Amino acid sequence: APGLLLLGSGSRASHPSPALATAPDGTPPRLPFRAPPATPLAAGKEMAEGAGSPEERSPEAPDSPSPISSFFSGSGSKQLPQAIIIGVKKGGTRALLEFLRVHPDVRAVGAEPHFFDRSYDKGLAWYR
Ligand SMILES: Nc1ncnc2c1ncn2[C@@H]1O[C@H](COP(=O)(O)OS(=O)(=O)O)[C@@H](OP(=O)(O)O)[C@H]1O
Repeated sequence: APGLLLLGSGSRASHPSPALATAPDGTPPRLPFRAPPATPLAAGKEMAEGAGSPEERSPEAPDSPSPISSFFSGSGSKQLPQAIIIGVKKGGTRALLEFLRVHPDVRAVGAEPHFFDRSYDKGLAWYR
């Protein structure tokens, strides 16, 4: 089933991370992302094809459970999202999420994971 994330908005959103700021010369931001050790069937495949079989997934355990992991823990399915909603505070992203969530083929996290602004350095193992 598709995943859907909401991030970067809502009452918990704070000031943007300095790492996300565009440089004065217009250079795009570079995030200090440290990917987990690569495996032949790492994130790229799962992002393109959805969840792999259990043996295809990285065996790495995140430092702490992510909101997404917690959300999917009941189904045993953890995968990267197929869609992400990005928005500013009071931008109405919550309303958009709730509208999309009505569709039976959409599964969405309950809480905003804030992966890109708060937990990016934890890597995809945490995000998934
Ligand atoms: N379709 C539509 N039309 C008019 N107004 C709308 C619509 N969708 C959301 N809203 C209002 O926009 C505000 C969004 O606040 P949110 O906190 O939910 O946004 S967000 O989750 O941080 O993106 C919030 O306003 P307040 O209720 O005044 O806080 C929503 O009520």
